[in-house]
Amino acid sequence: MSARPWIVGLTGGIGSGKSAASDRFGLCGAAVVDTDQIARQLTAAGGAALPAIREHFGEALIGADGALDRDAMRARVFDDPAERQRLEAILHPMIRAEADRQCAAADAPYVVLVVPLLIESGNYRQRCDRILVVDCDEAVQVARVMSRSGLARAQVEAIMAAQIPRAERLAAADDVIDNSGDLEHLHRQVDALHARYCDAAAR
Ligand SMILES: CC(C)(COP(=O)(O)OP(=O)(O)OC[C@H]1O[C@@H](n2cnc3c(N)ncnc32)[C@H](O)[C@@H]1O)[C@@H](O)C(=O)NCCC(=O)NCCS
Ligand SMILES: Nc1ncnc2c1ncn2[C@@H]1O[C@H](COP(=O)(O)OP(=O)(O)OP(=O)(O)O)[C@@H](O)[C@H]1O
Repeated sequence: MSARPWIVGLTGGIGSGKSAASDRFGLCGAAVVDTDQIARQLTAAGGAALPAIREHFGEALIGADGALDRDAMRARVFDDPAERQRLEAILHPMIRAEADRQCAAADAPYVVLVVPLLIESGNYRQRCDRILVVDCDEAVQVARVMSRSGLARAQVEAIMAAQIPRAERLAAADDVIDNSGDLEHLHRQVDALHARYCDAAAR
């Protein structure tokens, strides 16, 4: 265990394949810290972020099961930047604290820190030894998200509009995974990067 692990920041637009890539890094033996998963834990029934969300957004955003109503919140924040900032102001400091805790507790050659807004927020960049972008055509992103979640095209496009443009994300990358092919193509790229990252982390 190390208090200052070697960290790869993994990012990409919605549906680009961050989870598919980080699952493979996990299988290879990296520790995976996923800020989307942390956000879900914070907003599950009994989650630490719910009191502040209830206070700022009202009871209507909490479902009958006591968890955040994700459909209602998605509709609210991706149509309204000010509302999105209010939600982020509640969640991002809590996500960051838990991500730091998990990184420090990691027991692996290195950590893959999955952050959808890695480039946008600037909060995590200085913690990362390397920035890895998972990339594919925007049309492929939209199609994959629609078929995974049943969201309408306009909803996916509204989320993409809240994210940095593809070219700017790619310009910030040290490494890029091209996820426009099949999963085997993705896995081969992850396996090659894993070998490089193990070497770099051991130096
Ligand atoms: C609005 C919420 C409830 C919608 O939930 P939903 O289940 O539809 O999405 P999920 O959490 O699985 O996120 C899926 C993807 O949406 C995109 N996304 C999520 N939050 C944001 C955001 N604030 N800005 C831009 N894109 C975002 C990312 O690509 C993410 O990978 C949820 O996304 C949320 O709580 N967002 C705020 C927290 C946040 O900023 N998370 C990003 C990780 S730091
Ligand atoms: N190379 C691929 N070939 C086919 N399907 C893929 C490929 N990569 C990912 N997918 C599928 O596309 C969808 C989006 O992938 P994934 O969930 O990994 O993306 P993500 O970037 O984590 O998404 P989000 O931004 O919503 O968290 C999933 O249903 C996944 O199974």
